[in-house]
Amino acid sequence: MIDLRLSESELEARRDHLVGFIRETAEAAGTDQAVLGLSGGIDSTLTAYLAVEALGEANLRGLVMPGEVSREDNMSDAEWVAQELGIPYDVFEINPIVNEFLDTYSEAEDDRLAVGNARARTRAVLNYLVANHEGSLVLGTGNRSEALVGYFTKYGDGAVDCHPLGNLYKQQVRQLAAHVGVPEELVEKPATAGLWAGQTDEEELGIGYDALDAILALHVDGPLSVAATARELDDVTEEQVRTIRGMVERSQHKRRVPPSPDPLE
Ligand SMILES: Nc1ncnc2c1ncn2[C@@H]1O[C@H](COP(=O)(O)OP(=O)(O)OC[C@H]2O[C@@H]([n+]3cccc(C(=O)O)c3)[C@H](O)[C@@H]2O)[C@@H](O)[C@H]1O
Ligand SMILES: Nc1ncnc2c1ncn2[C@@H]1O[C@H](COP(=O)(O)OP(=O)(O)OP(=O)(O)O)[C@@H](O)[C@H]1O
Ligand SMILES: [Mg+2]
Repeated sequence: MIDLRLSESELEARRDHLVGFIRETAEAAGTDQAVLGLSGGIDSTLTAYLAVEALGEANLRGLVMPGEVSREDNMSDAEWVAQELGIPYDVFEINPIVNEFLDTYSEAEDDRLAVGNARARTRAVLNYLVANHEGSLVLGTGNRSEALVGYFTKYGDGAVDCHPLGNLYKQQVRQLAAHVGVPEELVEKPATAGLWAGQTDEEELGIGYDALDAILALHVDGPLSVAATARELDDVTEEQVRTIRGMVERSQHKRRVPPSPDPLE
């Protein structure tokens, strides 16, 4: 089994690197302010911890955006993160906004995925409303595992100005979070997109993050063939490696600028 764990010195180097990345990205955009959605999950929690180191607590704004299916414990964890870090934050209820969309186009109201994605896109609109008004950047929270398999909503949680965690696999996000002092119960909490009741990443993806990360590291980012990857990983089949590879290929459109036709000859 490939070991993706980072040593203490590697974690410290990553921390410095990502803090520097946030600071330089803001500077290059002519600001020292940023906003991000706080969900109580580990990706937004770690991003907030790093952003406070980069910009200072007064320059970061958290948006806690409960919807109809948000779990109360996650929303109270999100508020705890803002309070613990001492960052200003707002609580914006998205339900009335999403309901307006569904009143306008009621055909979609029983479509779990379409409604869930509308929740993520509503949060993106609110992030940019604040960013435009305050002259701040929208910090993304996506990690490499989600980005590669396309496990995010296009123009929803994917609609951001930078991805500080974009080169960390999910298990490395948890490791770095523990390293910077995020409490263990937040580090260990199961990942959920929170787009519909009971949703968890690992159930929807059909694979655990440790196995997913290993397949991505060996086969997608690394040089091993499908067969060699399955041989290397206990409990991973060739079929699973092909499934993940298919997800990576089918989601390419989410990682690219939308195409336009070439100019006429
Ligand atoms: N080949 C192609 N070239 C260009 N565009 C293409 C395309 N195929 C689809 N599309 C477009 O993309 C749309 C589908 O993409 P999208 O709207 O994103 O929808 P989709 O990928 O179907 O759903 C989003 C997935 O991400 C998960 N998610 C969302 C948010 C947060 C998290 C989390 O981890 O917290 C996870 C969610 O649970 C779900 O599994 C299509 O409706 C179409 O407009
Ligand atoms: N209820 C919410 N309030 C504010 N922001 C949210 C909410 N739900 C999702 N988001 C935003 O969407 C991002 C993507 O969600 P995602 O679930 O991938 O990350 P996470 O919740 O931080 O971590 P995890 O994947 O472990 O649940 C979040 O990091 C956060 O910025
Ligand atoms: Mg989440």
